[in-house]
Amino acid sequence: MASMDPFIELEGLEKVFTVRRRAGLVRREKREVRAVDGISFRVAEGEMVGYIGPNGAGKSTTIKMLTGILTPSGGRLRVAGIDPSRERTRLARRIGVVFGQRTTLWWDLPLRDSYTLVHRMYRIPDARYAENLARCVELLDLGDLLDVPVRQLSLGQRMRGDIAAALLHDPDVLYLDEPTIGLDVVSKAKVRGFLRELNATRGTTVLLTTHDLTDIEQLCSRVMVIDHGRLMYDGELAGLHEAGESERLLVVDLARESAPIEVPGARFVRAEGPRQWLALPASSSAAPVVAAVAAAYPLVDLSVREPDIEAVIAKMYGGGYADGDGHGELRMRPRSH
Ligand SMILES: Nc1ncnc2c1ncn2[C@@H]1O[C@H](COP(=O)(O)OP(=O)(O)OP(=O)(O)O)[C@@H](O)[C@H]1O
Repeated sequence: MASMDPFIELEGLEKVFTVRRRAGLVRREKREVRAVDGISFRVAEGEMVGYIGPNGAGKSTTIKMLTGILTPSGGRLRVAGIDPSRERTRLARRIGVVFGQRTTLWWDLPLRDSYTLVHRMYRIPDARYAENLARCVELLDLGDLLDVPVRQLSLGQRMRGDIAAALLHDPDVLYLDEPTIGLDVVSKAKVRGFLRELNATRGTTVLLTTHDLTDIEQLCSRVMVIDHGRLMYDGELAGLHEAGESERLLVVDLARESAPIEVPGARFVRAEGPRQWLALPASSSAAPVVAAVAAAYPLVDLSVREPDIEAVIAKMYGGGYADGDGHGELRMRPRSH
């Protein structure tokens, strides 16, 4: 691994798209979309950073420039000392990319054959390939899946298969775009556990785009928020919650209907029969509140709902993205590209 510091470096990076649209019967209007509007940041080798923002904020466009798929309209960009759009092939050996909503695997082939193709494409030395494959198979629990055609895999299995495919050539940096989207709780935990292990033992630099704040909380010590193509926040997740004064919602199911729960650190929101809702600051841990409720009330079940990214950002900047109660599953709009 190269000892380059910083590993990813952006300086005033810009991407402007020109969109033509019909403005009458014959006339066409040209319009500029500043998808990335002057972003600067540095990521050191071995960092695991969250890259978040509302739909259309410019996240994918940034990732596409970082991988060399798109050429910047302005600014400066280096990944491992390489200018991605000029030396895309050389860079490809250093990076791995996983898109949650698309697979890079061959749909009709067993997983094993997809890996063989990756082996050849990247000309990975045999011993290294065998070692990496064995490691991924073990840690991502792929043993029983290697001979199954990709189209027969569940989403969670496919995602684990995709992550392995992106790592067989030992990349120094991994870009993950929504790696836990649509996964059940168990699969999410497996993917997160694997990424933590990868970062800890291999020092892989990870840039993670996600709509799930729990991904960030469990994986990243640093989070960057992008909105309208600009960097709005760069720091710890707790700081983001503080700035957005965001709250977690605790959904408490009691054995029977009771008076509003009163515990330190939480605020009663509402009750519906034996179910009650409490709010607590997202910047602090939920554990003491959970313990206090469990100690003093006949608890049957309890779940924590994280604030959505949209709600946090909307509060932070007084925008108007969020609808609903600002918690729980996000209402994702389909991608426009
Ligand atoms: N090829 C393109 N041509 C024109 N406009 C584009 C193109 N790609 C992206 N855009 C526009 O640039 C802006 C940023 O898009 P981008 O896909 O980077 O956002 P995003 O943060 O990844 O959003 P999402 O979470 O929905 O994927 C949007 O307004 C989008 O419509």
